[in-house]
Amino acid sequence: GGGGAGVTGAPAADVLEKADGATEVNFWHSMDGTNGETLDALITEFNAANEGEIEVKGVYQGDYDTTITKYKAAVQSDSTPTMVQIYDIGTQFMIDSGAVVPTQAFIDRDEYDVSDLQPNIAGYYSIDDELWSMPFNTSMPVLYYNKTLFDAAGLDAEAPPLTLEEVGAAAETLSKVNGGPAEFGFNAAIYGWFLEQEIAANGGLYCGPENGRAGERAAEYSFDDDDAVTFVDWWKDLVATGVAGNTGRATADAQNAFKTGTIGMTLESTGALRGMQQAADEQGFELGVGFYPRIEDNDSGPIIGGASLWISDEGHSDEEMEASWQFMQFLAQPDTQATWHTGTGYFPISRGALDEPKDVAWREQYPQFDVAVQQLAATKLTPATQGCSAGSMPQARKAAEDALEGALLGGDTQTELTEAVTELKREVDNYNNSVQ
Ligand SMILES: O=P(O)(O)OC[C@H](O)CO
Repeated sequence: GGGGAGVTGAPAADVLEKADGATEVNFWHSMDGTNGETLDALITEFNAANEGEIEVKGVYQGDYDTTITKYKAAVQSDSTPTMVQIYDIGTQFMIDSGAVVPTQAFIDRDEYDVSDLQPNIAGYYSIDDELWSMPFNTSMPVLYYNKTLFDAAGLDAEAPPLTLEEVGAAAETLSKVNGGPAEFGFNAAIYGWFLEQEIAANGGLYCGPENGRAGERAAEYSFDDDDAVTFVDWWKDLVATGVAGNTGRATADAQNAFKTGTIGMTLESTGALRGMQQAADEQGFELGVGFYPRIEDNDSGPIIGGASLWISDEGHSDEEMEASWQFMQFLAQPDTQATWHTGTGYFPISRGALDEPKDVAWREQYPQFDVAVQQLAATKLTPATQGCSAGSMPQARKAAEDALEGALLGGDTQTELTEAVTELKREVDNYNNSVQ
């Protein structure tokens, strides 16, 4: 498997050839809803342009957690798909899996020009100056707010709140329990990503040493610091006073609640923007997007999120890997990224995409599609804003979610978070021992 190997030498016996001679690329992904439709259209466009040569078969596998779980099983049973979309926090696991070929191998061989790739985004997926996977759907979390409700509550709809305190105050004014126009002033999914992001946005580390970014593997988690407690307590108070709703863990449920037009504010990925925009247009409310709120104004910022594309080499022919690389290049092109950005809300990974006429016109009509781009530009690249790189991050996110949920349902915040961190220590040690 991978490990910096060249791109040739895979067994030719496994070539998946269709009757017409086209090489088939089995591509697992986690895009559904509006984003799934946009991806399907791109796959169709690519297949039409490569008829008889390459046929990409996109297969939705469930959410990111489900896809990485299925991929782990596929590695065990030697049945990986040629290409797979894996979320940000699966990066270290994928490198360690030994089942993938680094994108850098193709880049070096073809002298592929990477200057169009947004450097912060490429930086997230580069380890020791090697780009392991091709960024595709890149995001940051933002604050979504209902401008129509802001107006009805007498709040300034053009000045979204920036700090937790300001979000809390606006939520109180908006909420029905205080005589406001919204069912709930605030509601967000119990999603560990939001805690990871809040810690980074205040300049803190999620794991140590140095978020696993200084050449040493992460050895412990630290998401029980003061900022984490402040954030969870803030959220907990809003729920306890009936100002915030609690739709549980599923991000789809929190999105759907906001889409009905009855929630003042929510936290979500910019990758949910197109779907949010469509819902707002249908429901007849005006959608606002602001920066992800932080405890105090500072020059840190959220972490790049989303997912990237990986090519498996175990059990795949050169033709299949080559076809995957072709498809990756198509997805990274400025015009494709403009379609992707405007069709979803994810950042374009291509710098040139923002100059494509289609993208320029779209942002003029919907300036909300520019907010995450500005937020990324305003974020200083530090170990904090690079986020925690650790093979056990998927488990850590789940543990953080358990703690967050426990606290929102009445548990003591510090106790919940510290217990999660303590229990994860074993998980971290096991992982690190297994890859030594
Ligand atoms: O919802 P996405 O695609 O922006 O991804 C959010 C997180 O980064 C996934 O780990």
